Amino acid sequence: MIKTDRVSLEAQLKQIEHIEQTPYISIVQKINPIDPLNLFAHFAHLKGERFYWSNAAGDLTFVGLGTFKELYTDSSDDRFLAIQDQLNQLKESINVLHDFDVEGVGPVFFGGFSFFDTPHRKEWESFPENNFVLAKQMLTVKQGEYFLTHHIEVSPNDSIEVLLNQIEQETEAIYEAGLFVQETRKLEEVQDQLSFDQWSSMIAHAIEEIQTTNLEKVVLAREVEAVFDRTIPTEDLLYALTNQQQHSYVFVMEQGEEAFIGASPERLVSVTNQVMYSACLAGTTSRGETMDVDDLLAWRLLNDEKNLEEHRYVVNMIREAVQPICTHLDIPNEPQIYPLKNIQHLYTPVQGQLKPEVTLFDTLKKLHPTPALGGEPRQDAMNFIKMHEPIERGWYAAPIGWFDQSLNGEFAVAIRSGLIAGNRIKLFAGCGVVADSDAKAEYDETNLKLTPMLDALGGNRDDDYGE
Ligand SMILES: C=C(O[C@H]1C=CC=C(C(=O)O)[C@@H]1O)C(=O)O
Ligand SMILES: [Mg+2]
Repeated sequence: MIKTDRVSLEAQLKQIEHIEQTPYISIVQKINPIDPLNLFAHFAHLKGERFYWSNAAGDLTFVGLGTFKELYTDSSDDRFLAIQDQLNQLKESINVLHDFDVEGVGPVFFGGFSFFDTPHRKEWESFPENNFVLAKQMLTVKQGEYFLTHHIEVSPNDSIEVLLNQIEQETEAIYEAGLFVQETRKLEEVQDQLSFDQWSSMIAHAIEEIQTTNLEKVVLAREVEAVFDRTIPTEDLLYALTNQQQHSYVFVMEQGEEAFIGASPERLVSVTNQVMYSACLAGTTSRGETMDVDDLLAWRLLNDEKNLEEHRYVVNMIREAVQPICTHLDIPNEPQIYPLKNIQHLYTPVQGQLKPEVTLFDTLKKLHPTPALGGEPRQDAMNFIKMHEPIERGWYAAPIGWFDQSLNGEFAVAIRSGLIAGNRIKLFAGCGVVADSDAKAEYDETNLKLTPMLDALGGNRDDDYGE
């Protein structure tokens, strides 16, 4: 089996003979299938410099290994456009040698933003307000085809033979990935950072503001920390999430000793050649144990005024945000059900044709945070969260995803997520509070939203903790 496509690589590398001042090259080969999870696990020695992304449709997966370049900006004025500017600068020095017409190969940047644009507390130290990585090597699995991108710094004296050998060695290392075996862990405790009484008074306060001020909806979150008897390997949790959570964006970003990981059902935005997709996801119930019960729960959700109201704020805001930047917009009038393993949501898909001058980053700026994560009006909700929610959101509920040099890409909202540090993981779950909210029902809803991560950790308990 030929593992390195020397002919294609050589043809790509020949181009650099004609290019001057080209410090970086992006070179791609089509490769034989390899399991992305095994690959991620195999490169455990690169912990802190790995990422993983798999889209909800299940037709695009990335595994990033090693950091070649990073985009970061401390401008809080306009961090979305600041990242776009940084990309435009860096792009000048990258020579893209391949000519595969495939989405997600070559220079792809993966990373995310924090929920607030202001610096955050210690536990999120490794995850700045925005951070994107261009990997040294990246596996792309696109609709069943496998590609390996290499990013290399070249100097004028490098011969094609030397570069070819380097790529060949890197490729061989990739194929050494064996079958990965999951470890077992014992859950020692789950610490709720808010008591039910504290939660209830926060919700009561929000309802009072909704009744007496401009605030109409605010999404409030809880944090619980699960402590295990040993270190939680990122790959273990990634493996479980991938197998347990269908129709979700599965993501991992490792930074230093920490990993931010989750399986989110919620797309914020995707842009491919100016075709834009977004999604309104808000309004929640559980799944039924039988089909009849499940259908009944779905029917009730579709007819429940409180959940419909929660949902409506999101649809209205997204419509208003994207209408001015689209030449065509399609948003159905009625929500449908988005079923997940333990939970079902109200869902309204959004599709639009972006005006020619509008970029993915313009859409991020307009959309983050939607009232599914922040509230309505946006600024009042953000102020309320900042003042009254006693957790540090960090990257929770913020955009996470990828983009390429042409500014195509996709971002999910980083919910159903957690921050791993050693043998501890902080988990986050929020819920949309409106005038009709009930503290106990919202609390139960957040427990439901914690279930996927706790199940994947092997740490869900039968008893209802925290009550
Ligand atoms: C904020 C979260 O969920 C949002 C997404 C879907 C449904 C939601 C809800 O019904 O409250 C939330 O707006 C979370 O999972 O942490
Ligand atoms: Mg809700």
